[in-house]
Amino acid sequence: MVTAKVWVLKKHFQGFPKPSDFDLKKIELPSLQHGELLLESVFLSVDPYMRPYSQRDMKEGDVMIGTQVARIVESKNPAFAVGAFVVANSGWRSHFISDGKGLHLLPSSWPESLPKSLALGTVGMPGLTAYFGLFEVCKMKPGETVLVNAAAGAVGSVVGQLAKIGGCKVVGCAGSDDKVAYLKKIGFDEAFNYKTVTSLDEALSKASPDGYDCFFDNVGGEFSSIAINHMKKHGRIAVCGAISQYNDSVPQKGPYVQIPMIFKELRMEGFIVSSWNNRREEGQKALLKWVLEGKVKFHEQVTEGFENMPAAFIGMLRGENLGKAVVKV
Ligand SMILES: NC(=O)C1=CN([C@@H]2O[C@H](COP(=O)(O)OP(=O)(O)OC[C@H]3O[C@@H](n4cnc5c(N)ncnc54)[C@H](OP(=O)(O)O)[C@@H]3O)[C@@H](O)[C@H]2O)C=CC1
Ligand SMILES: CCCCC/C=C\CC(=O)/C=C/C=C/C=C\[C@@H](O)CCCC(=O)O
Repeated sequence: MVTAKVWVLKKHFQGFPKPSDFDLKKIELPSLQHGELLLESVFLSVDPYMRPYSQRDMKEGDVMIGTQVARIVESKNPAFAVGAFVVANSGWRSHFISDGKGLHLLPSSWPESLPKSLALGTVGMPGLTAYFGLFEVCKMKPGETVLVNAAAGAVGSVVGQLAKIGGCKVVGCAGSDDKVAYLKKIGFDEAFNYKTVTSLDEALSKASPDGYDCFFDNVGGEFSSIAINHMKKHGRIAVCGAISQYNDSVPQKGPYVQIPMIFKELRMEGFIVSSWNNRREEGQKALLKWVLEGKVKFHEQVTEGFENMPAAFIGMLRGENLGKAVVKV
């Protein structure tokens, strides 16, 4: 019998999640039935979506939602060999049993030299978000100017680099000087610390006096209400996330955006990366190629230890991560 450790949502979050909102439990796993496999989590992802989705999809006592890279340790399923690695969507668990449904084997072309945790970040859901958000929602064109916020994060850092590959000028913002330095290191044309600029308006004008053709919005709130006024005519806004709102007990009331939307004839489109699940392989193949060619750099914020999952999650929401936040078991 294998004893699994799991993190459950003890209490729904009020504002920023607190360690006391979580409970660490142990579950005895049964022996495998025909067609089942036993897996151990090797890396687990902590993502912003978990904060709003927990409110929408979970009840107190549920195992926290999330994805992991897991190794197959026992198999009674001929499609999955012991020792293989998969991306699973099984929540905050150290070990779990699966019938194979919803498991994604890591591409066979995955080189040993590349951390498998990238399957949770640059070459996984966040990277795919950048890929499809830019190519299918922003529909960026060479020579255009792209703005991205939370730019030093899992999604934003890929957005900026893909936009450079696409021949665009790229402006990014992040919440620390170290993150701004990282953005310039990975090729952003302009980058600023939104927490320390005296005026966001001036910072956006200075970074691109002619304005922006594409705005890849990860943050929402006040930033977006200001940034929309810097869009060029016929600009496109990809509404990817609104992390400035997730931890607010009372949602902020932002100023109306309809006026610039009309005068500038803007297109603003929300999207969820799962809408392109049928093109996951295409995106992963392209991202893996760019990473191996060195055209897309990556940085991971690795927290050691399953017991530190809540801390890693809260830290990411508070901006303590540079690049993709993952937990190494
Ligand atoms: N639509 C979709 O399918 C998907 C949407 N998303 C969304 O993309 C966004 C980025 O996700 P991801 O890259 O995984 O996360 P990140 O790795 O970027 O981590 C979150 C970052 O958000 C920034 N942040 C936190 N609070 C605020 C705030 N109040 N104002 C401004 N910035 C803040 C912090 O960076 P900083 O130092 O810059 O403040 C923090 O590091 C999120 O909104 C997420 O919900 C992600 C995946 C899929
Ligand atoms: C309930 C209000 C939601 C407001 C918007 C919140 C978040 C946007 C966001 O971050 C969306 C994330 C989408 C993630 C998609 C897939 C994951 O659920 C699991 C990924 C599993 C995988 O395929 O690797």
